[in-house]
Amino acid sequence: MLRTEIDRIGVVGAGTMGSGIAQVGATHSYNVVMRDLEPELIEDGIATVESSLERLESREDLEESSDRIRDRIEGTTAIDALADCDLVVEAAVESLSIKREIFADLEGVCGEDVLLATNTSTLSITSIASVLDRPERVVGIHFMNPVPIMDGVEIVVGEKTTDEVTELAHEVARTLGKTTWESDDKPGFVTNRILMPWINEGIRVFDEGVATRDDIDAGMELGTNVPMGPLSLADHIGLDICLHASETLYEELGERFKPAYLLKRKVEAGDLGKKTGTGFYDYE
Ligand SMILES: NC(=O)c1ccc[n+]([C@@H]2O[C@H](COP(=O)([O-])OP(=O)(O)OC[C@H]3O[C@@H](n4cnc5c(N)ncnc54)[C@H](O)[C@@H]3O)[C@@H](O)[C@H]2O)c1
Repeated sequence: MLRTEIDRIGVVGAGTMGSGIAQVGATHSYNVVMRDLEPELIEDGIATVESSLERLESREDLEESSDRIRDRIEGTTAIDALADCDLVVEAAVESLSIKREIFADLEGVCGEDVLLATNTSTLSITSIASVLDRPERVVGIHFMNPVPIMDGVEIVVGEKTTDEVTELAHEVARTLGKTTWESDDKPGFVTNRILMPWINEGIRVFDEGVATRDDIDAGMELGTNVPMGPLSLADHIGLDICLHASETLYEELGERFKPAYLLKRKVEAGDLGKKTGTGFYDYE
């Protein structure tokens, strides 16, 4: 039987996504236990949550005080602290070996009836779950960045994931105020499978001099009604993240997913987009 009464959510990883998931969980009245490897990483994650909540509070976008929401989040470096959680979402680094180790640890620590989710962008749910005795309770709950702002969540169904687990994943995401869609466990799922070639083509179009950077983004924004063109979106996501996702798709699906040469060169130069101050655009 799957545990469907959820009060305490475990989050593995206190980085960009983990801290966002913790914030959204606490905002929707869940108690959250957020685990990372070092106390400083937890402190950084909590600081990110605090400043985001304060911003929302100043805009009167919160239904309770930011302090009260923040107090529902407990930070820890101990995997055992996840033992009381009713559901766990893993949002650690995008590495199959690390995720497999984390899920093996979670299987040892969490109750047998607890749903275990991964926030992976491109890795196979089935491969991650393959190291477990009970892979049927593993599902993808793929939040979008920034988690507190983005309305959508992709639910990814592994080869062994049961219908009950999939349904609970949709339901929990909905209680977090999100709208869900579902994807089979095929490389890149729906979003990254379509998004990454689009971004790479935008970069190739720029590299080949078809149009200027601004005209490529304007063309796509005004011509297809997307909120951000491919070059500004790549900068926003992080060029290293785009490259990593594109390489996984290329390995799995072949030539048509080959990363753009200029994407690789910019990552090698350390120009990763907004987070480093330079990508296709310069940032203050
Ligand atoms: N950033 C995005 O735009 C985005 C969007 C959707 C999904 N994702 C996915 O979410 C996951 C996390 O991405 P991120 O951008 O938050 O990465 P990040 O680098 O910001 O954070 C990852 C965190 O995981 C921690 N970590 C590593 N091993 C750990 C372990 N064994 N136990 C606990 N914590 C551990 C790291 O110390 C780090 O703090 C990845 O799988 C990524 O593909 C990212």
